[in-house]
Amino acid sequence: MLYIGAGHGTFDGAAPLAETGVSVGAIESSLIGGTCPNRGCNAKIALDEAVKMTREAERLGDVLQGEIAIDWNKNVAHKQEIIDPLPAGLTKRLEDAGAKIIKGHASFKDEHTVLVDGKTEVTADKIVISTGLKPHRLDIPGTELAHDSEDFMNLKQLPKHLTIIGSGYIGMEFATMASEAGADVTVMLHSDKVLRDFYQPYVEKVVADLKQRGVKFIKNSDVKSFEKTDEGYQVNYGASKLSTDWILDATGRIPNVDKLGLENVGVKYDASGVLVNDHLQTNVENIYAVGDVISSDQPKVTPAAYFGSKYLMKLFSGQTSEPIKFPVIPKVVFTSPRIAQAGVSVEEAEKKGLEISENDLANYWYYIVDKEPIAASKQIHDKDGHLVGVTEISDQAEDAVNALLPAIEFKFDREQVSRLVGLFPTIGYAAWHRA
Ligand SMILES: Cc1cc2nc3c(=O)[nH]c(=O)nc-3n(C[C@H](O)[C@H](O)[C@H](O)COP(=O)(O)OP(=O)(O)OC[C@H]3O[C@@H](n4cnc5c(N)ncnc54)[C@H](O)[C@@H]3O)c2cc1C
Ligand SMILES: NC(=O)c1ccc[n+]([C@@H]2O[C@H](COP(=O)([O-])OP(=O)(O)OC[C@H]3O[C@@H](n4cnc5c(N)ncnc54)[C@H](O)[C@@H]3O)[C@@H](O)[C@H]2O)c1
Repeated sequence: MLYIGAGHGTFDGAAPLAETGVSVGAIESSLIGGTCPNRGCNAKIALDEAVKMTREAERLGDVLQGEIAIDWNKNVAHKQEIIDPLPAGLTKRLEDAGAKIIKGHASFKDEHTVLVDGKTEVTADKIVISTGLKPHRLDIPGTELAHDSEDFMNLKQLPKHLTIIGSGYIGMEFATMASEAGADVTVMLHSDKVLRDFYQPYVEKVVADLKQRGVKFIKNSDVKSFEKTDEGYQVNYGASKLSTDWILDATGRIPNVDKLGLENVGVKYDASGVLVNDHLQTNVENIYAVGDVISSDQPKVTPAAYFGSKYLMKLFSGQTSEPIKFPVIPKVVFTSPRIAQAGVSVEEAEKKGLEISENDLANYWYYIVDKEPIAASKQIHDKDGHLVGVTEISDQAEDAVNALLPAIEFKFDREQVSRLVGLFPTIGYAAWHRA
């Protein structure tokens, strides 16, 4: 079994697969572990820790004495200390399991042969495309003057003024971090919607809070070009211009399918990724695809890559021949407060006429402990009383939604939920209490 790429789509399943005795190889052109540990989730959450602390300190007011502020340079050093050991740890995990790691860029020569760096041939019965996404770059004059999320997380010095193009996950998480660390931030929207995949009344609360903290939002910005100036940079948009010190292009991520030689084997793909069937198999029988690179209606997040990788492990080791059935894949945007969601969304529930219960959590005693001003959730039940969805906005929304996942995935009814009594006092208890 040969995997191309060594991110979550690969290592979560490849290591246990190798342990079953199957011969496993993985070709990786960059850091083992891929995006999530090295330049995505783990890196971002390490930087965010200080943001979470300053926000909590702000809320607790004079309970805490002394000024608390983020030292950006030290925060980046902290992040680096956390993530530096990850590639070696994951390499060891794969190699200890018996997998072989090959460093280099892979491209298909034929259905069973991959060329590493255009030279060395590696052959395999089955090949898995697990190459993830790469940053989309605006096709406008001066695009090379903008940076991506990885560049931002490696900045030794925080720019005085930061312009972020795009208001999706990266745009909003990075606007939160940069603003809290002291940068003057402008977010330029493509349309008039921020975080279009999340419940808009909650998104509006996050935006209102950021605005109050000085973050500027420019709707329907129609960004036309970037220019270098004597003082820094200029963003030309609509009929206006904006001076800035640094530009983050956060306009999305696109499938890593170019320079992969897919044309040599005829694997089909579209703008959102490699086309696969319900066994994660491409149109070429022995070639599979997994993780962010697949065209799928699942969110392009680590839990989906992890589950796909585990599924392929079971398929390739003969533990299943069933089609993949994704569980409820939760999603969260790590703004402050966060918005987390799992199962049926509020919008879907409204359309289907399901029961939606609303909780004003800012008045719930556990959220009062750390004085959260913005905290609310909506829980959705089907007509038989099963919890089928939850959306929460709060500083602990990810933990509240995680706590409720089993009920949503396994369709617990109210009687079953009533038997789940969590540790007290915790956010999990608070979430179950209302389920
Ligand atoms: C800034 C940022 C923050 C994120 N935060 C979160 C978060 O908080 N929570 C969450 O769930 N998700 C988050 N994500 C998404 C998450 O990182 C991805 O869903 C996850 O990494 C997908 O794993 P993957 O294995 O499919 O792809 P990747 O991790 O991208 O791995 C693909 C690998 O393939 C390699 N590769 C590509 N082409 C070739 C080739 N031709 N030859 C050899 N190797 C190749 C790449 O170098 C890469 O290492 C974040 C993403 C970003 C960018
Ligand atoms: N917490 C998380 O799970 C997390 C965090 C970060 C990233 N990610 C993943 O990383 C990927 C990329 O994130 P992202 O934020 O770059 O993508 P995204 O798709 O979430 O957001 C892209 C944004 O760019 C905007 N845009 C597109 N073209 C534009 C233009 N010409 N001008 C202005 N705005 C424009 C879009 O309207 C959208 O708001 C996603 O797949 C996401 O799942 C996940």
